[in-house]
Amino acid sequence: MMLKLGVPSKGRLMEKTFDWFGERGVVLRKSGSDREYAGEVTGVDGVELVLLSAGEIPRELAAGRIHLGVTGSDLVREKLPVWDNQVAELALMGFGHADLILAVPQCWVDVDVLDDLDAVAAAFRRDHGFRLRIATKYHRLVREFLQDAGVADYQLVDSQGATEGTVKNETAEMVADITTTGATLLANHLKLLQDGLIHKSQATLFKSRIAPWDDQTRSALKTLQTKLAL
Ligand SMILES: Nc1ncnc2c1ncn2[C@@H]1O[C@H](COP(=O)(O)OP(=O)(O)OP(=O)(O)O)[C@@H](O)[C@H]1O
Ligand SMILES: O=P(O)(O)OC[C@H]1O[C@H](OP(=O)(O)OP(=O)(O)O)[C@H](O)[C@@H]1O
Repeated sequence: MMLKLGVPSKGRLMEKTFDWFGERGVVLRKSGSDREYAGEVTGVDGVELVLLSAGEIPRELAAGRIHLGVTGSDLVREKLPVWDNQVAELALMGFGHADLILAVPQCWVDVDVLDDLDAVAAAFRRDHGFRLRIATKYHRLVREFLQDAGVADYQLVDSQGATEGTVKNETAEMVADITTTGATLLANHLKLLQDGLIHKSQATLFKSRIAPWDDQTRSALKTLQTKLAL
């Protein structure tokens, strides 16, 4: 059996993943036309390239349909309930950095840390008759973080994109989203909670603990690990 390596199929994550492997002597490339999601690997035998959406790679690893996969550590933690039972981290790849954070409107001058938020959330519920709304696509990570922080009076509203806009649009009071430069938060008059860093994400090479590892795939992994100096 071939070792299946899942890699993001487009954008910066794909390009930087190709660069990262290329610098280590493993050449990944898209075959066929630009729009065709087929790929090839040279520089190591027994490895097949599978081009997938970054968001689907955690599920494919957990289902054992790919042996290795590159995606953001945030997506693996969000999408897999007990992620470290299902996958193992082989390498932090040093790109795709993004911080998953909690942010509130800049005009909330009394709210700078989670303790302040707890007080405001309780008051909000009393005053409005519903719980303060946090827009996010990272439901699991936000719930776990706020539970550990002892904040309970809130509700999550799902936002799959343009999350920072939900406050202006009055569909949420605050957001939990990823930020890199902070420009989007600033442009939408939001500020970070000082202790509101939920996860520091970066592109990571994961190994599936579920995939069917046979002699051939184990041997391909060994060769790959030597080449990649893991
Ligand atoms: N500035 C950024 N904006 C969005 N994602 C970023 C950024 N920087 C790093 N990332 C990371 O990229 C990954 C998301 O990539 P991408 O949006 O391609 O995934 P996807 O959900 O599969 O997208 P799509 O559904 O459009 O294919 C996450 O791990 C995220 O942390
Ligand atoms: O801190 P910054 O450098 O401003 O980057 C952060 C923004 O980038 C991402 O959005 P993206 O443009 O990928 O679109 P999305 O909101 O549809 O996910 C993310 O969701 C933030 O909105």
